[in-house]
Amino acid sequence: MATSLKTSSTFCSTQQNRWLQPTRDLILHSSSHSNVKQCKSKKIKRPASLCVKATSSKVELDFNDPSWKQKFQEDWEKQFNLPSITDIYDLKPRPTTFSLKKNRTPTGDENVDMWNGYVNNDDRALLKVIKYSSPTSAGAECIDPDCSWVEQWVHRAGPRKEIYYEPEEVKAAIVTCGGLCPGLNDVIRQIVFTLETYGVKNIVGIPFGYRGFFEKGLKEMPLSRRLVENINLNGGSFLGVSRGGAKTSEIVDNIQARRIDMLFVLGGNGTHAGANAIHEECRKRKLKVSVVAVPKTIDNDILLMDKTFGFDTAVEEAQRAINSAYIEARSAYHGIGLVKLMGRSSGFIAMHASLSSGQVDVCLIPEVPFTLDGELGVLGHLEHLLKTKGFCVVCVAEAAGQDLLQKSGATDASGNVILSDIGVHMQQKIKTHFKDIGVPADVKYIDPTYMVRACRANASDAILCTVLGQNAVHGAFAGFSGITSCICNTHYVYLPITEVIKAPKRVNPNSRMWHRCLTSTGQPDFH
Ligand SMILES: Nc1ncnc2c1ncn2[C@@H]1O[C@H](COP(=O)(O)OP(=O)(O)OP(=O)(O)O)[C@@H](O)[C@H]1O
Ligand SMILES: O=P(O)(O)OC[C@H]1O[C@](O)(CO)[C@@H](O)[C@@H]1O
Ligand SMILES: [Mg+2]
Repeated sequence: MATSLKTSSTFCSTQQNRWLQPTRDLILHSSSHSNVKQCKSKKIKRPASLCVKATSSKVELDFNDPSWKQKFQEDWEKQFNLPSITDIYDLKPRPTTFSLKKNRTPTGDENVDMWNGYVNNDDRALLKVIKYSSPTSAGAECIDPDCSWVEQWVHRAGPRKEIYYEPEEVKAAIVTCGGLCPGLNDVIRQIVFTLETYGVKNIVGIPFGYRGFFEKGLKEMPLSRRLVENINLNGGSFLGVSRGGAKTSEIVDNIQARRIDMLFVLGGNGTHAGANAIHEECRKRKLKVSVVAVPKTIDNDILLMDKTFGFDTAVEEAQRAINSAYIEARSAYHGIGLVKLMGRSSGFIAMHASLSSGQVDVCLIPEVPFTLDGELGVLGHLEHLLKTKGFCVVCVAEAAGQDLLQKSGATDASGNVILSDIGVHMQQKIKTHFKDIGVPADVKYIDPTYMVRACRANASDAILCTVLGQNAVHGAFAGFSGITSCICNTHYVYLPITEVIKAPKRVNPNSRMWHRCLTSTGQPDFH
C-alpha cells in the first residue's frame, strides 16, 4: 500500500514519537498485513515510517546508501531555493539605493561601498537546531532511523547590496487578505517606510483583500509615510480585508493593467496559496513582478516558522478571557468557567493561553481527541475537580471535538469549513450532566471571538511586524518572487511559499510544549 502524504508538515508514523519532517511530498510504502513494512522499491525491511520518498524532486532516499545525506541536502537546497525574476529575465543588478549610512564622503556621494550592513545572497540560517539522539526523544523530528544530524539551511532575509529594480520607476502595491489579525497596520506601515527609503514614490494599497483587484468601484489608495505614520496605533487593517474571490487570472490582468511591479501580500494559508498562484501566473506571462508575502494569522498555523505575527497578541487577549472565567468560577459555588478560543485547524492559541494564564484545568485542542462522557471523559474529571478544589476552568479550541458534533457541511467565501460550535455544545453537556447527577454546577461560558484579534499588536508582535515588513521589501528589491518573509528558529529568513502551504501547521501532541501544557493543567487523558 502506498499512502501519498501531500504535506510538508511533521506527520506521525505508525510508531508514536517518530516524526519525519523532510519538507516535501512524501510517499510512505507499507505492507498492509505486517507490522514490519518494506520500502517498495528497494525491498529493504524497516519500519514504514523510515521509507521516505521525495516525489516532488524524484529523489528516493535509501538510508543504506552512504551518500543519502548529501542527496537529501542537495534536494533540500533545490526545494528552498528562492524563485527570482532573474530566473526568467537576464537582468543586470544595480547598486542598492537602500543605505542607513547618513554620513557622506567629501564629494557628497553616499559611501555605500564601505558599508557592510548588507546580507550576502549566500548567507543562510539553520532551520533546526536540536540534535535528537533517538526517534523516541520528546518531539523528535528525524529523517533517518538513527535520527542523524542533517543541516537544513534556509535563506537569510535582509537588504542586498545589489537590487533588480529602479526605485523611481517602481509601482508597489500592498494587499491584506483573510481575517483580521493584530499587526496588519504595523506591517503596512513598515513596507511603506522601507519602500520610501529605497526611493519608491508610487505606493498603493489595494482595498479589501484580493477583491480589490476585480470588484468594480474599489479603487487603489495612494500610500505614503505621512499617511500611514500612525496606523499602527489601531487594530484592524487600514486597507480592509476580505475572504473569497480567488480569481488569479483576473487579478494578474489587473496587476498588468495597473503596471504593478511589486506586490506585498499579507495573509494566512489561503492568502499565501493565492500569492503563489499570482506569482506563477506572472511568471507564465513573463511579467517582471515580485510577489512577496508576509505570514499573518492569529492561528499560528503556517508551516516551518516560529510564529506568525498576531499570534502573541491573540494569546495575550485570550488570557484576559481565561482570567475572567477563572474569577467567575472561583467566586461561584461549584463554578465551572468555560472559554472557547479561535483556531481554525490548530490548537496553538488554546495551548499557549492555557500555559500563559496558569489558570486552566483542562485544555482541549483538535490535535488530541477526547471524549466527554464515560469513565475517562472530560465530564467525570470536572466532577472530580469540583469535589477536590471546588471550581475549575476549561479552555477549548474552536476546532476541538468536531467528531462529537454534527457537521454543517458549510464553507465560507474562501472555501474554509465552517466549524460546529464546540463551546455551546460543551456548555450544554456540562449543565445537563451535573443536573442529571444531582450536583450543583454554575457554568459560566465565555466566547471572546473577535476580541482576540480586533486589537492593536503587542510589543513583541509589533517588533516582529516591523522586521517582517522591512524584509519583505528587501526581498522584492533583491528580485525574489513567490517567497514569504518570516522568522525561523529566531532568525529572519525567506522561504519559498510552496514550502509553507503544503498543510496547516498543527500542535504536535508529542512535543514538549503540549506536554508542558499537560503538566501545567494536570489533566489526564480523556480517551
Ligand atoms: N488555494 C487558493 N488559491 C488561490 N487563492 C486562495 C486559495 N485559498 C484561498 N485563497 C484566497 O486567499 C484569500 C484569503 O484566504 P482565507 O480566507 O482562507 O484566509 P487566510 O489567508 O487563510 O487567513 P486566515 O488565517 O484569516 O484564515 C481569499 O481571498 C481566498 O479566496
Ligand atoms: O473572520 P471569520 O470569517 O469569522 O473567520 C474566523 C476564523 O478566522 C480566524 O480568526 C483566522 O483564521 C480563525 O481563528 C477563525 O476560525
Ligand atoms: Mg486560512
